[in-house]
Amino acid sequence: MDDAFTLAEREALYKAIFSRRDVRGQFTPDPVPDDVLGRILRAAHHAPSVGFMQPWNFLLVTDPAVKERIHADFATANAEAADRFDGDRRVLYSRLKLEGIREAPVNLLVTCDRERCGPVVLGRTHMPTMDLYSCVCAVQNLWLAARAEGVGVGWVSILHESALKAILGVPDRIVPIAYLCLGYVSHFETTPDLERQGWRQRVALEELVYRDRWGDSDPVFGAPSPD
Ligand SMILES: Cc1cc2c(cc1C)N(C[C@H](O)[C@H](O)[C@H](O)COP(=O)(O)O)c1[nH]c(=O)[nH]c(=O)c1N2
Repeated sequence: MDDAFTLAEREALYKAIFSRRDVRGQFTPDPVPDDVLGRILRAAHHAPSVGFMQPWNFLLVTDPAVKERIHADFATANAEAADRFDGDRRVLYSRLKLEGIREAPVNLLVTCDRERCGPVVLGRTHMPTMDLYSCVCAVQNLWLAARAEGVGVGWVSILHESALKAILGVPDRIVPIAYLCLGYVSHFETTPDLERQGWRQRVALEELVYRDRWGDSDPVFGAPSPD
């Protein structure tokens, strides 16, 4: 096979996957050059999409005044979110840094135009949410390409969708998918922030893999851990 990955290429791909992090706190102010941003957006644009719909748009946000307004909505939403947790969880939640909106030199809203290809779309006839999931694939491509470029990405979803749309002038029919903070970083952590801060651990893969019937553990990947 001529187009097989070399070992080094395979390792590079897995390195991007396993060392990608959600970045909130270690952005540097260094600008992200347009050519770098262009490569990252191009990677996003080459994501798979239902019926090749390519339902995404990419709205770059760099004006500090606009970021400030988004951050103000985050602060309101985050206070509401904290109220949903009780006791120790609430205390821990309130200590977490969950966004880097103002520090990240570039913010980016990835959106979904649900009407881009008219009412009937190949592959979406029976599962209408597939256009939304396609946009999430674009986000993941972007996230991995950014990691390879040394650019950190943080996803902020503690926002009111209506405020986001009003601040950024997003038309009614367009759905916000991901509000992302991008920038160079001082370092990438080796484990998720939420894991290090004691919020939640990574689940063992064998608990998640079934074969043939929901809940039936897989003889290979679902074998119980030796301990
Ligand atoms: C759809 C969605 C939405 C959010 C996130 C992710 C995704 C996929 N994550 C990041 C999330 O906390 C993080 O991915 C996990 O904790 C795992 O960490 P790593 O991404 O592996 O570093 C996230 N993080 C954060 O600090 N504030 C947020 O609002 C969100 N929202």
